Amino acid sequence: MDTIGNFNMRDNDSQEPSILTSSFFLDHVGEVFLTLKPDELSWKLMESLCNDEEDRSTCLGMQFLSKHVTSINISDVYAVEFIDWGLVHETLLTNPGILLGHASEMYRFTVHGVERSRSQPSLWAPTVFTFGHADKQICQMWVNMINSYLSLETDRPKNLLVYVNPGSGKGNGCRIWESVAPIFSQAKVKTKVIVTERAGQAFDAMVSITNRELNLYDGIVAIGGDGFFNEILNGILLSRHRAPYPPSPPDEDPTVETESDVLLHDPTITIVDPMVSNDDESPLLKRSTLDESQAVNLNQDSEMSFPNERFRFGLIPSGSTDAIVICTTGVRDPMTSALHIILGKRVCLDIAQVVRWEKSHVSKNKPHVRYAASFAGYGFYGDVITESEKYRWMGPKRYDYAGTKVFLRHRSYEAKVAYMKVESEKTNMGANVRRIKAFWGLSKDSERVVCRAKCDICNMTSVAQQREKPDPKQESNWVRVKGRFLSIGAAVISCRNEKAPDGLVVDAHLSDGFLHLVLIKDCPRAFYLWHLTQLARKGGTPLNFDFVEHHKTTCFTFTSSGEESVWNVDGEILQAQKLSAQVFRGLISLYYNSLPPVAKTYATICFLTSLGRHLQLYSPRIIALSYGDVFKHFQIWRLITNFIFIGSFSFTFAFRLFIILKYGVQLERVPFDKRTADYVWMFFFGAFSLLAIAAIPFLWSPFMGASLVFMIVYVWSRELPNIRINIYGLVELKGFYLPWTMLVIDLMLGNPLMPSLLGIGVGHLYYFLTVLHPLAGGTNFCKTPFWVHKLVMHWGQGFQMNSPVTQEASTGVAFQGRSYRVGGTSSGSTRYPPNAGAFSGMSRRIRGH
Ligand SMILES: Nc1ncnc2c1ncn2[C@@H]1O[C@H](COP(=O)(O)OP(=O)(O)OP(=O)(O)O)[C@@H](O)[C@H]1O
Repeated sequence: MDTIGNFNMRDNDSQEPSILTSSFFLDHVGEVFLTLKPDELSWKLMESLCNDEEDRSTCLGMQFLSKHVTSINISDVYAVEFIDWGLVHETLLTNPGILLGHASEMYRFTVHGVERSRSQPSLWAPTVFTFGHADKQICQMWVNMINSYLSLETDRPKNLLVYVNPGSGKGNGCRIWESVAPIFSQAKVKTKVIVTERAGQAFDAMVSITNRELNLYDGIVAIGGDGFFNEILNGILLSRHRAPYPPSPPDEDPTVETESDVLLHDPTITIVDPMVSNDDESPLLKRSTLDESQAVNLNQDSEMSFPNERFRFGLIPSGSTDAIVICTTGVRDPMTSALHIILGKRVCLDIAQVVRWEKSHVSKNKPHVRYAASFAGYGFYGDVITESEKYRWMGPKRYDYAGTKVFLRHRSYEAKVAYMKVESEKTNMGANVRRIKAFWGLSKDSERVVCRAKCDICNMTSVAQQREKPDPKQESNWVRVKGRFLSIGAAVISCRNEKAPDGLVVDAHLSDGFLHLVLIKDCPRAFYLWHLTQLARKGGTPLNFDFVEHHKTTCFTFTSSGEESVWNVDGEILQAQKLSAQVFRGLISLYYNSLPPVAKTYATICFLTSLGRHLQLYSPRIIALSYGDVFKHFQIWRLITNFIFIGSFSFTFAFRLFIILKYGVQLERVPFDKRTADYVWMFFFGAFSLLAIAAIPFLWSPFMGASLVFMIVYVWSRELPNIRINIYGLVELKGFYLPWTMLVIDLMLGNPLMPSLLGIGVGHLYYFLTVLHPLAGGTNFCKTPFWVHKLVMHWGQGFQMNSPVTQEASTGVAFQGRSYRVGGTSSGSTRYPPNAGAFSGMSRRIRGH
């Protein structure tokens, strides 16, 4: 075999940058020309399969790999391994007329990746390619190279805690885990697996596990149904999520007579935005809200709070309904979910906090908190779950049987519901949102757009919602409904499942920040049946009835009067005569393969530019910033290329690349989450400003990439000032001081300070114009232009919607430094953290007295 094994920066055919090319034998295919780029592994068959020059993928009626380029993205590869000497088979029909191919022995390596089904792209399966070569070292070099690119996929889990419910669904939790476990080992993901022996075991374990122990894992995976996931979710959140109780109408505030008021009135309590803080300084969720057994973890080491950027949840379906999995991956398939977890980045999920208020000897209303990731329903939904528990032995069929029984009973319940009025997306959206929506072709019938990761509707809704935060203190913001209801449901997600293919509420999106309240008033049985049949039909209109009310809201309260049903919270029973609920937008992250594209692309381009320089493929002089050449010789590219060279291969280069991969990625994930256009604009703004500065002769520098990188550090330090960082294992400090610490290190190492100072200056200008000035009541002069949105849309990566800084935006803590005081004197500057609904509820109670 002719080994090329050379390094090229250009592939002759594609004219795109490539890194490594060589010829190999691909098992069951034949001799291929393999090319490795940082983001892709591709190969081309060396010989024609049927002596046919055209692009054909079939021959004699049999399906073959096309002789044209076939490829797999590195982001879809989860393992590569050297497998030593062995057989590599040629394909049948390599030579026409020879029906049986033969096998040759050689050294081999395998690439394990993900293959998407052509007919159903959300269905994923593992795939493996075996490449053979006579030279062992060449195989090993390829393995090392692919591994080094895989190591750039920094967010893949390395260590997971796995809980298996052996009894979920048809009782095959263990078998399902056994079927997916090998791919975790192949991907070198360590797993600690616990098979539960009783209901509630996972909940107890989550409550009692210390944060230190939990922090050893990148996430927790449940093998089970929605109910089991709910158990784990509650175990984690009940002891770690700090938030006040849901707001309620002024005359029905159940919290006013609770012990918690003592705490909430204490003006010395400092609240820290849980989004950005690792500190446990905000014990808003009182110990009293937990059982004694649940509270054990509260005062332990407390670096874990929610929302949490790092820690993720995974769910591999083996339950009876599996609505959460269907709504997130799009398919109820354990292997697909496992592959999402292994390759995984994240998708944010809204979580509802449901509080039951019960009378106790200590106070009139004692709260009991539960969290729900998919649904909370009363009446029909509660009765079905109660009834179905009696027939658990039937497996998933129990829901059909119990559903029929409950339907025939046709019970309705007297209740009062009050929900916070939130203007509908359609009527309330601003001109900009409307324009973008029209631009996307979503102006008509947007409700029927099925939610998936990077969902535009979620973002648009959230923008609309951010602009309209009704004050829960004002009576006029509450709508009250009283009467007899067959059911009351609050959907956090659409709850699609096999029985309701479009879900209970088709336009409930994964992270839209809404509870979708569905009130079904008492009606004749035949009408209710009609509603249920619409639910069961794809494209049905179950909400299109006079007796059905659908309201998007952020919180609601419920009081039953008379005969009572129970609440069904993610498939678990909760008895409540009085209940209030609110939603927390994007409170948890689920493993989902969506990459933060901007920082990764910038890091890759910088790496390739320096590699090209290292291989002496070009001279740095032709990419440097020189206004003379730009204007006299129209060498426009210099305006861009000077930003992509961040140094020759050296410690300084590695450090700058590390900054982009760590702080750039984190910035994109947290404050710029779902704001890809804003993030791209930040880079453009920095580049334009630095180009303007470079026009001043003594501030000119041939390469301004270092300043752009420092700008990332500065903006990161303002957006995430509370994150603790460790400098070379010597000093631990808060993120706010990072740029200044780096400046001191530069000074000590004798590096020039000018690039860093320019980066700080431009970073501050950006932060001032986009955050500080608008927050002080000024106009945002630096809004992301529409052409950047268009650019991001054409790029097809990331989230294409802007969410401008508002009083409630997630950058609040950054504005104030690090924290703010409830009831403190500096009310003028008090801003609310992202889950502002919750915190506004909090301040309402404080001022209410
Ligand atoms: N070892 C066990 N034995 C019995 N019950 C268990 C065990 N482990 C967990 N459970 C309980 O089983 C209940 C249901 O589990 P799960 O949600 O996995 O299945 P399901 O109800 O069939 O599916 P779905 O919730 O999707 O309808 C949960 O409430 C959980 O607490």
